[in-house]
Amino acid sequence: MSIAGNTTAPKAEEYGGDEISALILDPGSSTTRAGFAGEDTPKSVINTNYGRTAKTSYIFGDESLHRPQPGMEILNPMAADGTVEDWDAAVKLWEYAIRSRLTSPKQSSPKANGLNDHNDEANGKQETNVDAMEIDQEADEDKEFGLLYENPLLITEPAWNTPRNRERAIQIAIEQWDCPAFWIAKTGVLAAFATGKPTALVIDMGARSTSVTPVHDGMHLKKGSLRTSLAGDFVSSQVRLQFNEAKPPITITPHYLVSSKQPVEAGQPALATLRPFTAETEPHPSFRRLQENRVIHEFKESVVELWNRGGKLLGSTGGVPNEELAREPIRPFEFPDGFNQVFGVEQYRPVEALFDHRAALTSDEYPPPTAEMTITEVVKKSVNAVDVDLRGHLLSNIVLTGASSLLRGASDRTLAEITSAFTGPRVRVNAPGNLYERKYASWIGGSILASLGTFHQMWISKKEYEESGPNIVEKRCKSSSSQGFEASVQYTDEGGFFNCHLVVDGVFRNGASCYAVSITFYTKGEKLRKQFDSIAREQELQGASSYGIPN
Ligand SMILES: Nc1ncnc2c1ncn2[C@@H]1O[C@H](COP(=O)(O)OP(=O)(O)OP(=O)(O)O)[C@@H](O)[C@H]1O
Repeated sequence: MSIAGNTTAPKAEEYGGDEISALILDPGSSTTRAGFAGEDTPKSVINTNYGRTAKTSYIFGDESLHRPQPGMEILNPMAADGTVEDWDAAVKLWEYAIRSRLTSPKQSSPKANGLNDHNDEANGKQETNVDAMEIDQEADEDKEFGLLYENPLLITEPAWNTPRNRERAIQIAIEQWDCPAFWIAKTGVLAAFATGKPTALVIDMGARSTSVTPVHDGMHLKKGSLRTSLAGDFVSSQVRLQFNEAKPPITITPHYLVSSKQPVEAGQPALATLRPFTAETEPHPSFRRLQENRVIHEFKESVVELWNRGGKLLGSTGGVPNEELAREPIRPFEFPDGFNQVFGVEQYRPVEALFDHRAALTSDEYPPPTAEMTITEVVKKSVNAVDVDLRGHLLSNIVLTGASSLLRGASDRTLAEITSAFTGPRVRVNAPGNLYERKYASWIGGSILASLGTFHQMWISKKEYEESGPNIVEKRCKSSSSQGFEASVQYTDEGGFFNCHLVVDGVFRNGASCYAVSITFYTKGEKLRKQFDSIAREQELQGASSYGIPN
């Protein structure tokens, strides 16, 4: 991995030293993952949705979130593209994710320690104490210590994150949480890193976005980094529409509404007793929707599958014949109220539009997707946006991650689609077999990266932040590098020779020309550092490639 973007290495005491583990925070729109560098999986995986009632502003954690409370509304701090929209809520959620499952820098009340979540007897109270944490009271204590005063923080971001958001993140980490050091890294790059591939095309199928990120030598190629909203939430909406269009329509009665049920034959109406709610006790409609989505999620896990018997489900001549579909295996599914049914072609329909927009079910609420939004088209556009020499390499190193890639048949269908879209190069899809590696690839990449000894020189220390301000994050954690390279050179200064290291970052290749936007010299000895911004050095750099400048 290139270390482009670095200046001088912070001293051990500036980033907390080798004994202190960095904290890795990977915020997604469905779940928020947090844990310590060097560990295999995030210890803290928290639902990103949160609840709000007239009495409590923030209700976090699955246990409380799924318990109906009068007027409880469900909100999410992330925007439709997976970047942070509501910073106040996001920060409270992240603090909860860190405090509730991870070691606190100070002894906190067992009530506020998520490790005791299920120990109601010992706590002597319901779990509400934990989930609706008394954040304001804790915040006062944090003013004294800082939430992460010992731990450097590595936070992940989507490729399309804005500079303003990145600055906000470092501000929160250093000013609010008192972190000794900070770094922000692209989810795609980290996922490639987790699978040990410095060069890869990462397809991350999440909840609100499927992103495609070309990664070369550990750096994301901005031009080819794209997203589509055809992801897990889209599939959930397709399942919902399919239930609505069934004859008779299938009504989802979520678990919290069912007080008892009796077994019924497949396809027969449910025989369930429902819990009564009045206008005073009823939660907000968004609560019911969240609970319905949980049922849909179970349906996606156990029934939905991508069509993998050749071609598209609909086909150009009207689709796979009914007789052929009738031979396909069927899958049963029981709803929380006991209604149950077997599903044949309905297994394939709600997910087909990920690759074939014509297959989408639509309504006023869910307008039809366009052809350009399908995963195949986004991959094509991404690959065609990068240097022609690199395309084959990327296609033979496709990494499939994100929890929605766990949809049955997702990796086979992805392989088939991309293979037919690119006839020349060999296409290979690497989808980690381990569930956690698939779901938490970006977090795991961050965990590996931040525990490498060589990464220590990357941290932006608190001291550097205080000297330069929040926009140091733009200078150091480059948001748009296409190809960086580095070399050791001799630099002459006032008659003497110094061995120093040259890092060229942000080299944009345009045919045979190269343009450098930033060059930094640095040594580990005496202070010797010069930075030139926005200079074009076509002559010197022509023909240079990674590590291509001779010593
Ligand atoms: N086993 C599974 N089968 C099918 N879908 C699944 C499975 N597990 C999780 N999902 C779906 O994956 C989505 C969540 O994916 P993921 O956790 O990667 O998203 P995220 O990173 O939080 O969100 P985003 O990438 O949009 O910011 C949800 O839509 C969920 O229903």
